[in-house]
Parts: sequence; structure tokens; C-alpha cells
Amino acid sequence: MSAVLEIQGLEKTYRSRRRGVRKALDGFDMVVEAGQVHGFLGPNGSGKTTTLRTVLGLIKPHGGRMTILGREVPASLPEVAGQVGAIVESPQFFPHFSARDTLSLLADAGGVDRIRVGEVLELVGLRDRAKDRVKTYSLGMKQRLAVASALLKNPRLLILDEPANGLDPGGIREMRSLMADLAASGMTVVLSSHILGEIQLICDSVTIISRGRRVAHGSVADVLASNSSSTIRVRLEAVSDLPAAAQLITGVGAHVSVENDHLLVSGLDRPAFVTRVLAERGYWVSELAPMAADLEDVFLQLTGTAPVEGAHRQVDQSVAVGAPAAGRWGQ
Ligand SMILES: Nc1ncnc2c1ncn2[C@@H]1O[C@H](COP(=O)(O)OP(=O)(O)OP(=O)(O)O)[C@@H](O)[C@H]1O
Repeated sequence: MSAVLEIQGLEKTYRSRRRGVRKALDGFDMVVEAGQVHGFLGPNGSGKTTTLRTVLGLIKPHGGRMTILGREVPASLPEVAGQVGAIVESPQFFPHFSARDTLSLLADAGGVDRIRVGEVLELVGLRDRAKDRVKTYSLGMKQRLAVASALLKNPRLLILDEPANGLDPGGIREMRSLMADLAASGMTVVLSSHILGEIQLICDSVTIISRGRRVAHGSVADVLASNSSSTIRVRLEAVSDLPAAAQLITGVGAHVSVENDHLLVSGLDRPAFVTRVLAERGYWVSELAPMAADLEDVFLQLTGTAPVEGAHRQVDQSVAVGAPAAGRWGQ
């Protein structure tokens, strides 16, 4: 596999008289392989938009290296720009234009054959409303139009900031299948989103950013596996035996919590040991199951943004958890 987008050690510091100095990107790394749908995740204010805007040459970084399709950017942006489609922050459209007029105008300006307008309208599901004025569109329909405009050039790399924003459940599902179709056609898609269940369904790989640094990356399966705790759920044939069983397991060095109808056990190298310890004392295990973490669990854990009872987390309050990855090119 070859990388379509590589970022190494990206630095960006914002300075303003009122808010002082704010380090938005602090040595950030990211690698996106060809043909993948790559999820870019992070809490509010963690640096996602700054990264995407920097990649697109809209913001000047203070350090680091970036390549798109193997070419250094921003220096080579003029050469690669024709192969990159992007929506970063909701684009504004003329409210009195129809979707077809809007896309025709953009096609003409970008030297794209007008035949492509009909194709992208079909792809994003706007064909039947293409002649209506944009001002009559719902938020989700405007979002579809934005995606259509990014697809006009049939780009090799498509970058979408929150593409599912404002879409209804049916629209989200359609967006998911559109992403899958685009990736199947060879396009590489990078999408930032806060809808983690959706990312888990759509994406082949992810990068998680927290406080301007990468805290996890890789295939969704690997990120889940390497960040899942080794907690196992233990059920017994008799619920009334749970407290005594908990004591026994604690006695062999595991950490145990007693839940309603099961135990949660962690800190054991060999989970099957639980079965033996309990069986020896006549307690019969009816279930021994590893607890599967989902992307939301991992995200909350890595970014330190899980809700805390009685506290109102402030946007900059994510905790730097875990060291940033080594960040060599091509990793
Ligand atoms: N123009 C700017 N001037 C000063 N600070 C800025 C500017 N743009 C962004 N920041 C700050 O940089 C940090 C990163 O912001 P950024 O918009 O990249 O986050 P984000 O991950 O895209 O957040 P969200 O999920 O809320 O869109 C934040 O603390 C933000 O306040």
C-alpha cells in the first residue's frame, strides 16, 4: 500500500492579543493509505480542522512536513490540487441558484466537463431536487450538495470535515454507502466525524488526535484491540455465589467488581484461570467473556473526555493520555 497523505511533526501555534498563545498542533503525525476510508477523530478543539486546513494550504504551519500523493505540500499544491476534493467547514452557496446551476458554475470554473454534474447529483442523491433553489434545501441537502461539489473533479483524495452533519439516519446510511462506493472505485477518503459508531462502520483505519497530538492510529480493529482493557465478564450458575466467588478471585491477585448478575474481572494474564479457581471450590462458571470495547470507549479513554459525574467538562479539558507514536514516515 502507498500513502496518499502523510503528515509528520506538524506544528501550529495561534497567537492572539486577547487569548494569548495556543498550541493547536504539537508535533502531529498522520498517514493515510491509498484506497482507504480513514476516520479522523478528536474532541472539540483538538486540532482536526487546523490539520485539514493546513494540509489544504489554507493555514501556514510553524513546523513539520506534509505530502499529498507523494508530493511535498504546500510547495506542490498547485500540481496536486486538481486531485484533491475537500469540504472543510460548511461551504456557502448562492441561495437563489439551484444545485445544478451551482455545480455547473463550479464545473466551468474548474474546467470540468458538465456531464459530470449529472453524475455527482445522482451519486449524492440530489437528482430529483437538482432544479430547486438551494435556499429551499434542508441542512442535509446542502451537505449533499457540498459533497457533490467536492466530487466534481473525481479526486483521488477526498477530505470531508463532518460530512454527516445535519443528515437524517437515512442520509447517514446513504453517505456511508457513498463513502464505501468511492473507496471501492479507488478514491481515498479522509473524514472527520464525532459520530463514532458511524466511523466504526465506515472506516478502514483511524487517527485519533488529542490536544494537537496523535494518540492512536491504525486499522479500526487494531486500535480497538490494542486499547481494549483485558476485562472479562464472569457469570455463575447461581447469582448468590457471586460475592464468595469474587473473594476467591481477588485472592489470586485479580481485580474484581461485583455487578448485578455477573463479575467484572481484570488484571489476570490467563482468564481461563478463573474457571479453574472457581471449579476447585465448587462454583460453576456459566459464562467467561472478554469485554469488547467499541470506538467510543477507546476514544473517551484516550482523549480523557469521558463524562465525570457532577462535573461539566470544558472544551480544552481533554487529558493527554499515552505517549504520541514514534511518527516515522510510512508507518
Ligand atoms: N484562528 C484561530 N485563532 C486562535 N485560535 C484558534 C484559531 N483556530 C483554532 N484555534 C484554536 O486551536 C485549537 C484547535 O482548533 P480546531 O478548530 O483545529 O479544533 P477541532 O478539532 O477542529 O475542533 P471541533 O471538533 O470543535 O471542530 C482550539 O483550541 C481552537 O480554539
